[in-house]
Amino acid sequence: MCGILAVLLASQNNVASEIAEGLQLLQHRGQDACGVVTCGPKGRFYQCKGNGMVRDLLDAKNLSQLIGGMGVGHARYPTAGSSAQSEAQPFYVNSPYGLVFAHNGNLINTDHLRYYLDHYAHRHINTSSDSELLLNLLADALQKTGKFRIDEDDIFRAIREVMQMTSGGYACTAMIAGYGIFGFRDPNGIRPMGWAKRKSETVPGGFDYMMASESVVCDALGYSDWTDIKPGEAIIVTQDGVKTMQCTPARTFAPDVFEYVYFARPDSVVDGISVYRARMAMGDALAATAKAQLDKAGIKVDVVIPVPDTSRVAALQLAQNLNIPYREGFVKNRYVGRTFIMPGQELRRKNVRRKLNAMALEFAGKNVMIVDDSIVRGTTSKEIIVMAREAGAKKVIMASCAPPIRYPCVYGIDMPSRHELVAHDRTEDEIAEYIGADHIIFQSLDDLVSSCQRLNPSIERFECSVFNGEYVTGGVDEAYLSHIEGLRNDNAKRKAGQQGAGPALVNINGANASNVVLASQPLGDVTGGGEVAGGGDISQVVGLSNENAGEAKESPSIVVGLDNQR
Ligand SMILES: O=P(O)(O)OC[C@H]1O[C@H](OP(=O)(O)OP(=O)(O)O)[C@H](O)[C@@H]1O
Ligand SMILES: NC(=O)CC[C@H](N)C(=O)O
Ligand SMILES: [Mg+2]
Repeated sequence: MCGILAVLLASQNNVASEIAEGLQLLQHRGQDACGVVTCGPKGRFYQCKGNGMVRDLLDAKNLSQLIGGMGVGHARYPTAGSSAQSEAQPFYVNSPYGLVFAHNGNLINTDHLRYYLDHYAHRHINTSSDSELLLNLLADALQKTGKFRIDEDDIFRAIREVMQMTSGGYACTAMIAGYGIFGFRDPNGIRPMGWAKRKSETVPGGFDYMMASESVVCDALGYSDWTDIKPGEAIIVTQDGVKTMQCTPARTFAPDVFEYVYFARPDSVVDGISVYRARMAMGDALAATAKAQLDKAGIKVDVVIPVPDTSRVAALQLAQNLNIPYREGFVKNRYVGRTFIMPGQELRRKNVRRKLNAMALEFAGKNVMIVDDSIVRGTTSKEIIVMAREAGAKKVIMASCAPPIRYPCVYGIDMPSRHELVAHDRTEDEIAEYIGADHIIFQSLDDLVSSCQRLNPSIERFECSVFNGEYVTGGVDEAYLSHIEGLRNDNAKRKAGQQGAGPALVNINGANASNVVLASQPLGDVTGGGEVAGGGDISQVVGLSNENAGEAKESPSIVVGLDNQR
């Protein structure tokens, strides 16, 4: 569930630090890698990306080298391929026109796309990232125009072709050298994205434009008029203004309900629904279920305790509804990020302990109801229930604002393996036993959906496949689920990560201008932005990165290259 962002400034002043600030606001969507690519006045791209958090990688020194008034940013949480530095985004291809691309989501027909790109488009794919496929499909579709210079219609047509070929969840931002930025959203609108504008401070009558995964970026950076991009819609922003186009007929609009449960920031409004209000409604609904179940079981709860951070909003609401004291019994270390999106079970487990500390005073001798937004692998609940008992809790009742998660996510949340899901093949009692709770209470799916839907009744369906196994795009069958399970279980990911981390691959991946090339040295003057460069960029970058293999492993990449479109 990555964070994506693109900004174009009327002033054409350097935009990199604003993009980095925006990425900080989207950090909760991806902690593994991040990157920014800007486009300078001569149409050259300047790039800094690699593994790490935004504040560490995109520091003032690196940002100062990224020149230009438009750019694209990405914060990555891998859901395909590996965590290797080479798969950090934005991705870049030189041909045609110089394209930069950032993707949130996950494609489900990657085998087919890979075959097409190899056999028909003859495009070299150098990583196992689905986003690289998407970028190359787009490049192929643009290439087919055969034009020296393209216009909006060509771009919209190319996006339509991409939408017709791909299946899955995707929201994307992109940039063409010397031309502008653009974005699009999958025909079911599974992944979120919107755009906004701001009066330029320096250009009279001019506007700055941004597009991003969540509206929090718009608010915090002083933009207004946030507009959600519709399913199947695309937007192009140039210095001449904004154009939007419904590229393909919208299918069933089905935003992912998990954005409201966990992923999005509470201060964002996603597809017209305040995430904060949705979580409040989840707390209200869960309170009614909890009351019925507690009365039936004859359990009296003394205190409601949230699992920080995400469940706080709902837990407070639940406590108020039940008229039970709400206490922050777990204190969160603010310097530890989200644990669910960390790679590897051992790391996630250790980090729950590092992140949360139980205050004995709030637990000792009490029947506590611990509220979380969701229970996925059970990593968090298992650990915190041990902590609650160590702190002296008498009875521990676990309550989840989401229903049991029994099916893998294939659209951009990294839970591809059924066997890693605590609720898979377990009854509610068995889940309680596994995590060590005396009693467990789950929200019903109907209540979860209506908590969101009543805030925007025009949305008729939400993508709820992790709860009910109904995949909105179709094309997800047992064979597919077994296939991705084999590819992306924790063990497989560990192996892929190890392979992807080696210097040989990193150097080769430099060919996609992906990473670890020299800082601040031009790759060479490649003129003729509209010409097809074929494989020329590859040897160029491999040469450079071979020479610098030592630094390559450590440093983020800063690439300067390619001529302008105009
Ligand atoms: O059952 P699990 O596999 O442990 O996953 C669920 C937990 O992970 C998330 O917390 P996380 O620490 O990622 O983020 P938060 O601080 O925003 O709550 C989520 O809020 C649950 O607490
Ligand atoms: N979480 C995401 O949106 C991931 C995007 C893409 N599938 C990747 O793995 O890089
Ligand atoms: Mg949590």
